[in-house]
Amino acid sequence: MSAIISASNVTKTFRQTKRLPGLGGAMASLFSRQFTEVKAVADISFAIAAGEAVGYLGPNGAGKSTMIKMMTGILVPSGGSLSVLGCEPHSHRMTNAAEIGVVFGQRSQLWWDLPVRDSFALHRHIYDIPQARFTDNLAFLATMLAMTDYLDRPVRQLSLGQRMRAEIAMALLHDPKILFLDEPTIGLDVVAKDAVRKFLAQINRERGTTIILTTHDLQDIEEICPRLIMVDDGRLLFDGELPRLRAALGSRRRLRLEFGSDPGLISLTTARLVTDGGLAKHFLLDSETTSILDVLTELGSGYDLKDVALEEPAIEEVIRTFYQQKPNLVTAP
Ligand SMILES: Nc1ncnc2c1ncn2[C@@H]1O[C@H](COP(=O)(O)OP(=O)(O)OP(=O)(O)O)[C@@H](O)[C@H]1O
Repeated sequence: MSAIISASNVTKTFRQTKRLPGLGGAMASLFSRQFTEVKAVADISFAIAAGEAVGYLGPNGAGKSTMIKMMTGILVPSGGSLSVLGCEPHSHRMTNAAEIGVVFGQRSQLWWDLPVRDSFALHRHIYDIPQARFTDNLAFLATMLAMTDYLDRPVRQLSLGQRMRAEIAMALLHDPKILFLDEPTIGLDVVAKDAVRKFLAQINRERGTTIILTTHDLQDIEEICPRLIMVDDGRLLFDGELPRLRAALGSRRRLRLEFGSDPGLISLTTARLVTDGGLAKHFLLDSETTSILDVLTELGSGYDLKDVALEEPAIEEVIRTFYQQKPNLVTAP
């Protein structure tokens, strides 16, 4: 695999001012400041190939934004080596910027008082995009992201969903090879989220744009990113595909039993009842030790059983279990 992004033992340490409690502490820190060091990113290594779509996941404060900022050249690593499109991103900020697109869900890159179209025109000048390519890309993006109705409206008048689509379009106008997105669906309603996800999956698939995405919405990951990089406290905990994560953790499966008439409470030793919906009951079973047949044998034939289904745990449950257990699943890149 020839890597478009490679990180080797990357670290980032921040110095934070230590605040002593109370008013006295605040006064004291005016005269003598004390600092603590926070390792936002600790010894992270991975390699990403052109055309991949990777979800970068972790709880609040895990170091996701810091890593994105280093890959986009905004921050300099404190240690290790980082290469994006063959260059160290911070020292080659200008060349890096021409090849990447960046969307920060919480920070706009559009000009607030200008119509969307004018922000795009400024972007064309800054990135020196040839007119014909700009016109083609704008037509494509405006159609795909359903933006034609509001291209001439000032950004401040747009809804969050409209603005986010405009942010994504602007980040793609210069045909970047890599698109970095930091929480692109934050605050969007379900319809807007769906439109953004479908579009990102499409440009990854059809244009081969490499996507690196941080999000707290796990459906973003399920629909866009086959590969997950999971971090906590700055450290790498998992790098691989969702099925591997499911396989490593997912011995617990949900079994759904549906009855023609409510059998009342059912208590089994082979599976644990987790939700009782009367006619439909959900059980958890350990599929490493227990088969459906074991459960049905224990249940016996005295029930009006209509349907049996084994369900994969939802991605939310897999990720929650992962962060509770934090098993060592790291594979070297
Ligand atoms: N400029 C900074 N100066 C000092 N500390 C910082 C700075 N930026 C981030 N940190 C600290 O580094 C750690 C990682 O922060 P980061 O923003 O990368 O986390 P995150 O995973 O993106 O979190 P979230 O999901 O909440 O956005 C946190 O402890 C944060 O307080």
